[in-house]
Amino acid sequence: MKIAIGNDHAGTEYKFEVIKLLESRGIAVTNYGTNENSSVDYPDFVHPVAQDVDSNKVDFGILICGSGNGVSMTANKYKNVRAGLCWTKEITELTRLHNDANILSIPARYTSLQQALGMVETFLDTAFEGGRHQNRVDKISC
Ligand SMILES: O=C(CO)[C@H](O)[C@H](O)[C@H](O)COP(=O)(O)O
Repeated sequence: MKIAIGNDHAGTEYKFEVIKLLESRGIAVTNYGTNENSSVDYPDFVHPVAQDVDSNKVDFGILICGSGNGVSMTANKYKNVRAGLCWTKEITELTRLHNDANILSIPARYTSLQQALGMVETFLDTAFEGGRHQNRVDKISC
């Protein structure tokens, strides 16, 4: 499995912990940064992740910022991207089960690190349910 990850300065600390988790599961990770705590513009670090997911260069993406909104808004501009903004494991499970999300957006300033890592595991361990949900997912892309 291959995953691309990106974040702004609000997500740097969590990003490094998420990479440790992913690598412990034998997942190949492409880290598009930022790797610093100094202020940056989140779109600069979302676009490469979204492009990789959109082109099927990777299986999934993970994006981290303060609220999760900015990275989600940016990533969802891409036709084949379905970025789910999640703040609990239950919501994360649903965005995979029902929406076939291929990017997990994490609000680092509003979730604990433990929650965030649990969400990553849930995201990776939950398969899309298909069925009635496939018709809906197919209608997302204009
Ligand atoms: O895009 C966002 C807001 O929806 C993210 O939360 C950013 O991390 C946030 O805007 C950064 O804010 P800062 O005051 O520049 O650290």
